[in-house]
Amino acid sequence: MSSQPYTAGLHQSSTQSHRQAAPKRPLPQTGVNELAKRALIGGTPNTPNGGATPNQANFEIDVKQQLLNYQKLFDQSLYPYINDVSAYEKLSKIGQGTFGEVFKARCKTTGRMVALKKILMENEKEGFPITALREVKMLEQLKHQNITDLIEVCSAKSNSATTKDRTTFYLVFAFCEHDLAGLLSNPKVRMSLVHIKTMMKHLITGLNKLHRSRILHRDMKAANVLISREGVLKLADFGLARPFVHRDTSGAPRPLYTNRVVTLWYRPPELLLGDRQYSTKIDVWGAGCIMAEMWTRQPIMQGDTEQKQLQLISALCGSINTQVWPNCEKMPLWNAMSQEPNSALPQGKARVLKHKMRALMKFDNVPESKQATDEDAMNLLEVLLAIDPDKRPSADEAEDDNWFFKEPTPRPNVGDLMDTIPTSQFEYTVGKGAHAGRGRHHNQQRPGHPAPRQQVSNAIPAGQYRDTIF
Ligand SMILES: Nc1ncnc2c1ncn2[C@@H]1O[C@H](COP(=O)(O)OP(=O)(O)OP(=O)(O)O)[C@@H](O)[C@H]1O
Repeated sequence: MSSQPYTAGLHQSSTQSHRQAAPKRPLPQTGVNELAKRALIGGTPNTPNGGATPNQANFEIDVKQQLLNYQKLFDQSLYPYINDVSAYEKLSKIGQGTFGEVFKARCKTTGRMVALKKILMENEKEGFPITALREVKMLEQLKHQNITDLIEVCSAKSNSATTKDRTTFYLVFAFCEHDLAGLLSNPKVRMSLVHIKTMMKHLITGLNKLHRSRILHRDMKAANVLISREGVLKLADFGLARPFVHRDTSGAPRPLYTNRVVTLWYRPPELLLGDRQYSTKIDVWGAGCIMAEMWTRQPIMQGDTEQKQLQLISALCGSINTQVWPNCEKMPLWNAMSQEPNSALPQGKARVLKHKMRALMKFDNVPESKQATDEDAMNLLEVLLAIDPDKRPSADEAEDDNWFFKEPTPRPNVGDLMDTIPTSQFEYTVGKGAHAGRGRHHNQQRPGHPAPRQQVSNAIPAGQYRDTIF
């Protein structure tokens, strides 16, 4: 593989005009009016002490009192500008995320199907959780057809004895019938090359929008990719997302980010080596893992510890060393990882990604004997999964890759594929863990949330991983 930054797959006459411009949409009818948003998102509590600088000695008591007042205010409020969740009829529970329940529901007035994501009020005294605020604020900026559509935030008063008069909040999303991990694990779902290319185009376009908006997703995986009934792919789950500072904005020191992000199987080498100044390229690695999974139909590298994950990466993508990644030795965990008795960084491993994928990434719609490998697809995958983050294309570059301009070209949607799947994936997988468990290795920590138990051990529950490269 070339040691140059990514350019190879760039479409020769690559210009903006080649791209399908994202359709200009009128501002959505969110139902959350500006005042309510300010009350919920930008507002400060109107406490008796509001604005006063607390005396140093009483600072803590003051803060506690203010938080209690804030909570009281929250609990007493009726949120006149925020719809009550009773505007929706709950139909079924479709997800038990690590961070709250998700329900399928129908809008009582419009009949529109939605997903209601209950916001876990982990520390109720602090009111609306900061992580949820962050998610709402980012999703407001990210109106795009390939990103999950936040319709509004709803509230509900609790009636249970223990939580009486507590307000619960829900994020209301446009409902998507399927998630990619579910589709890939269903052998009845037959995807052609054009389906895969169309979905990858949507995924990269959504990621490009995200990165142009200066947001890192930080949890790219097939389970967080939703597909609507109309066959349009949407990036979802912004619970771990965060805004980022561009590297070259000023001479200011680059901020340090949380390292423990991205589900282990989709985690790139720089994160596994402890990098805290990572870039958008962490999401690009995830896009590469998802692209390969379109053909392998299961996550391509299923390690159960960081060390094992690094070993699996080396076995598939070749040894990690300064020849392929000049700065790798400067990574915080380089020494620790290479000094492991059974080294997490084995040397002398050849890159076999193309070799492994060659037999799978074939053109279709021709007799089997005449099927050739789609070299352009392989070339794109090869760079998305470059060991050196600087050699991975940006989402913008990847969107202009040759592959997307060669026959069969991507279509506006994969509606025809959706027509072959009669019921919503969620309806037969919820509760069984197929949709909820696959690839969902949450050993990352959400900012502001205490680490759930499995995050500490790094263990994937028995039976959920195979120690394999696809
Ligand atoms: N728009 C949607 N349409 C249909 N289902 C959805 C939608 N959004 C979320 N879900 C379902 O709810 C699940 C959890 O949602 P989400 O991933 O946003 O929350 P989370 O708490 O971060 O969950 P997880 O721990 O599974 O990542 C999803 O995996 C999916 O099954």
